[in-house]
Amino acid sequence: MATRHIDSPKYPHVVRVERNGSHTEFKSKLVAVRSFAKGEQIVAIEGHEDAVKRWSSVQIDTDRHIELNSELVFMNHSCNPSVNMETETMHVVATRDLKEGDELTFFYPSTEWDMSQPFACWCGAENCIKQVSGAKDVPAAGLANKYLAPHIRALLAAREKETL
Ligand SMILES: C[S@@+](CC[C@H](N)C(=O)[O-])C[C@H]1O[C@@H](n2cnc3c(N)ncnc32)[C@H](O)[C@@H]1O
Repeated sequence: MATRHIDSPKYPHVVRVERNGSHTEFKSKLVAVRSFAKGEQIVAIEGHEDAVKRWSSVQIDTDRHIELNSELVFMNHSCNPSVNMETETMHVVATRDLKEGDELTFFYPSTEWDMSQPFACWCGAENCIKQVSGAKDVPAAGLANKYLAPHIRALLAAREKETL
């Protein structure tokens, strides 16, 4: 993985990066600098489109990935996420009321179909999927009651159709 260096914070009015551990441990995180109400749009999802998917990119359509190139790249995965990466509106949206200092996490398989760098999940949520490698590998129960981006829903439907 490349070193995670952000030139200057783009969204200091809403988030800050909390650096933890060495740069090879990937334990840093993104936290809210103020409170947000459930359903509130926290910040727009912006980035440059890149044909290549990486650990730092977000999938926004079946064949489109963007590099965030901002502190949003420090957002960790959780199986009980505090935000959704809503690709319909291209906004990060709070899934529950958040207060200053709360970690912003999203459910990576909600946008990623097949991740370039899978990992074992540390979130410890009751419904933890354990291995995070993209929606293609998550059993249906792990996706139940989750926000899923339209392209993930489309890919799941296409796969189901193939197996019929
Ligand atoms: C986009 S980065 C997120 C920020 C990262 N924590 C850092 O310090 O740079 C994604 C990487 O963070 C780590 N990560 C994120 N969420 C995780 C989780 N729930 N369990 C284990 N590792 C996680 C993995 O190494 C993953 O490839």
